[in-house]
Amino acid sequence: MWKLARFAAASNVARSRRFSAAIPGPCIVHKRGADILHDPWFNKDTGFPLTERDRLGLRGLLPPRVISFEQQYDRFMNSFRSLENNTQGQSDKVVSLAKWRILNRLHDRNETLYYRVLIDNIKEFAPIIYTPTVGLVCQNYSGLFRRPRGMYFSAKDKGEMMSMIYNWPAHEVDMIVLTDGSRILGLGDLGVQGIGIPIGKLDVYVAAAGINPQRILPVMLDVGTNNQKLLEDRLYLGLRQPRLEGEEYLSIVDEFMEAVHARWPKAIVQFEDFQMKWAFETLERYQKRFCMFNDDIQGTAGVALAGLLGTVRAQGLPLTDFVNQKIVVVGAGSAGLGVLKMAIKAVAKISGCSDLAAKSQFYLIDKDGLVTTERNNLDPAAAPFAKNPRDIEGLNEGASIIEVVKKIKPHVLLGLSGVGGIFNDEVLKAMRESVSTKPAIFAMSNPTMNAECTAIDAFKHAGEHIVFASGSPFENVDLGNGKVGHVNQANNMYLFPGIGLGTLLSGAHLITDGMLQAASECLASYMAEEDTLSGILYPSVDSIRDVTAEVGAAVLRAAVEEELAEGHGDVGPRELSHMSKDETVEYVRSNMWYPVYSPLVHEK
Ligand SMILES: NC(=O)c1ccc[n+]([C@@H]2O[C@H](COP(=O)([O-])OP(=O)(O)OC[C@H]3O[C@@H](n4cnc5c(N)ncnc54)[C@H](O)[C@@H]3O)[C@@H](O)[C@H]2O)c1
Ligand SMILES: O=C(O)C[C@H](O)C(=O)O
Ligand SMILES: [Mg+2]
Repeated sequence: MWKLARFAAASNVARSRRFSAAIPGPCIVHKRGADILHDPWFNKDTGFPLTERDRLGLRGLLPPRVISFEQQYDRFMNSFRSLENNTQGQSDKVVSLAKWRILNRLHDRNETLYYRVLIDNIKEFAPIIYTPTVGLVCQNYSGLFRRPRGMYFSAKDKGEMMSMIYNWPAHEVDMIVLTDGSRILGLGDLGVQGIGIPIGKLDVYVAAAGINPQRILPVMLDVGTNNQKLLEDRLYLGLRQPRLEGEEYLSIVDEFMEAVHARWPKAIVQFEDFQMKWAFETLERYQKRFCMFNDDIQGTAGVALAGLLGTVRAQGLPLTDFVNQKIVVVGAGSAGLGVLKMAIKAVAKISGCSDLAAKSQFYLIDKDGLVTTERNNLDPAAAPFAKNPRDIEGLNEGASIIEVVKKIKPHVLLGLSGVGGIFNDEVLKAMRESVSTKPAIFAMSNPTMNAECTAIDAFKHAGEHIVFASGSPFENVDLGNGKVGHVNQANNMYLFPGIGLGTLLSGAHLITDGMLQAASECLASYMAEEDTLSGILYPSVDSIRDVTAEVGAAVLRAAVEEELAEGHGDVGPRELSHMSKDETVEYVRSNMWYPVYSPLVHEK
């Protein structure tokens, strides 16, 4: 029974076939006439068939000719290509924003067409709707603002959220991405302008996981900003006050979480781009109460761990050799500490030793250098990873990146610092002395200008045999003589869509470490041996739906194993538990929404 898809699902089918897919089921609409044309969820522009125009009171509101979905698609792509031609020679910023605008206008007008072009061209469009361009959009959001998207809850709404949540027009919401704008990528506090991140992440949810766009909700919690420039900007659209702190802050987040839970008890809330102290505090506070996770801590950790295991395979070594890898992590924030915690757990699991013993191969560096127990005012969150000076002969508290790399000769140098260029020529050259046959450099900070180094510099200075990964996309590097330096994108986008979809379909009311670990292990084993040996650790963004189906199934199965699965829709926990691995993947895949024009049926 569960094999019957609710929506037409198609993955790698030729495009021409996609447009002539089986007739989709009807979609109920409670509006008529011009209201439908102005609602991007239902609007088909000139694509409304004449019979539907009659049924919905649209006759005369559109030019008479009916244009097919395929023609509309081609017309949009042609406009996009002309924009590319017309902006040649202009600055990257101008071109990127122009591309974002044309996509955003389509998003505002016709979601079905928007998501179709996004899904079919995800590799090309991800850098526009997601990192790096989304960072630029957030920086300029107040000026770019035309139409609202998502919901805004501000410090001024205290006491009102339980009723405000009912202002959202959709009856059902599956997936919420929430930010307070306090640490947007590596760009710092952008206040209300950070709403661009939940919007971009949810676009990835639709594209990668096929979450129905009528059931997503981007949310901004505006508790003020400490960004002086924004506070002084006349056009700034957020609260012009310093950020709330302490209990005042937490009471706002509590109220929001309770309001969401009251209206949509099954909705999953992804916390995104919160400054470190609140990222950890809110995760601790809510993870056993609500169905939520923190993507920067937990999603990033899973993606990084998959990459670290990939670097072991890239050296032609068995995974058990992970316990011998020396790994330097630069950045002791929510992302860096999340990665360390998960990687140490993996070492402990593989070697059968304690977490304490598993720590010895990891080195943590923050803005004040190597973190040791001798640090004054050692951050409690970083304390478990601080080195005992006895164990780091030849290195002192606060040692610089270059000192650590020269001394340790690590297998992996991984950056989550948010500081562009700190893996400078000297650091990269020092990685030539790595004890690994394929030293790995992960410059994971976003957006592009905040990456710890560029791909070109990494291959130029650290050597052609390295494995390279970055958080934002870079082009593969031409090494001459027909050789190519492969660029991996180590971004949490490979995991969060599957974590969300797998959890949703499992019906679990919590997201556990076991479910997250299953997601990471699934990604780690996704690539074939010959790919990892040539330095390809992650799949192409083109196959993100396939990756998400596998990751989602792994998460779902972990929820079943932990007896947390309560089922979803008509599919109960018993049916879930009887599905084989392949059947689970197929079940997840068949529940992905795919954009086609459904016949609209009006109901009062
Ligand atoms: N690729 C991904 O999937 C991914 C996921 C999450 C975060 N990130 C990126 O990671 C970066 C950090 O995110 P976060 O949430 O951990 O931020 P954060 O603000 O919590 O932490 C930043 C850390 O970097 C350290 N740091 C600052 N300057 C430094 C320097 N000069 N040398 C060494 N360390 C320095 C700080 O001390 C702090 O420990 C951001 O750029 C973000 O975009 C990438
Ligand atoms: O947003 C991204 O591209 C990844 C990550 O969540 C980040 O904060 O940088
Ligand atoms: Mg993030």
